[in-house]
Amino acid sequence: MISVIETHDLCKSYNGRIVVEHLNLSVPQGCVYGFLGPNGAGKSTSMKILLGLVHPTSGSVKLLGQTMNEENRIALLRKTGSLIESPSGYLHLTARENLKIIADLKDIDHKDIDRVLEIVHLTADANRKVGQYSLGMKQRLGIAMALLGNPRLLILDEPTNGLDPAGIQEMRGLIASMPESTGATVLISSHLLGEMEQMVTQLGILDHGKMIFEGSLQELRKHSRGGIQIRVLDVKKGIDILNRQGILTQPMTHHLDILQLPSISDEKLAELVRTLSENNVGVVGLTSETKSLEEIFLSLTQNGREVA
Ligand SMILES: Nc1ncnc2c1ncn2[C@@H]1O[C@H](COP(=O)(O)OP(=O)(O)OP(=O)(O)O)[C@@H](O)[C@H]1O
Repeated sequence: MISVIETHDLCKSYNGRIVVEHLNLSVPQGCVYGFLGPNGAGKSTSMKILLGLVHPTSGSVKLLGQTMNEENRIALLRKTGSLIESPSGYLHLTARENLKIIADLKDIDHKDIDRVLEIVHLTADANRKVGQYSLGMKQRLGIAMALLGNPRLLILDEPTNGLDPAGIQEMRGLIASMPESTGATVLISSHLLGEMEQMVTQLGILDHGKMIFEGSLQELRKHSRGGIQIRVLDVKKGIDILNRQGILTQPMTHHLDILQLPSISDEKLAELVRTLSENNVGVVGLTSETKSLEEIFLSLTQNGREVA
């Protein structure tokens, strides 16, 4: 797996207060990586460090395979597009005029403007003044600016901030298709897991400056298993056998034939069901509670524990 962004033990303190703590971020090439965390977790600060806008207190950043230093910083950032904080753009100019300014600043051929307008669905409105744009259109213009020059990496800080549900939906589709439509790897931050779920494949969850989970959405879902309920024909024998396996269980209050088990792995569950069947307990039903991703996220960030 090639990483497009790697940080090593990145730390940042402001006036002695740690806001990013030993951050080891690894963003695989070709993915949409969701950088999640509650307000104030340190997402923007980390992204600004990646873009050379803020100096880390310690640690290093590797972008596109190269450790960033004063010599290669500008060259690396030329291959990176970003949208940090609210969308920029001169309100009295059209989207096309704004894009021309950015293209000139970045020394990019004006031919690229039509391509990026097309990607963000602003071709029809390209000659309207940005002051007349909705927030969603301004956000899309911000992304078009970031896309100029076909960067290999896009860093987007809360691009869905302030958008209405339709705007969020549109932004999701746009970002999810980015690796395929532009070849870019995307790092996108948000404080809402629900918003990210449909557009990211990899996730990093930051809390109080620390990474508490990094992995795929599937890996995060592994933490979604809640308790398990097994309906059996012989309850007493079932309890005995489970206790002998080290599993404490008891019948549910209103369903005396259903045993309530704590959360266990799929492998352990399969083994228990086999043992119960071999001992003629008669397993006739099995249900497992699942926590929503939002619940997992909340329980992780409230406990602040590391699960990766
Ligand atoms: N220039 C600064 N000087 C002092 N403290 C700062 C500075 N920039 C950020 N901080 C503090 O660092 C912490 C992390 O802020 P940051 O903006 O990185 O969090 P965030 O995860 O992006 O939050 P949000 O989702 O609210 O944008 C906050 O407590 C913030 O007040």
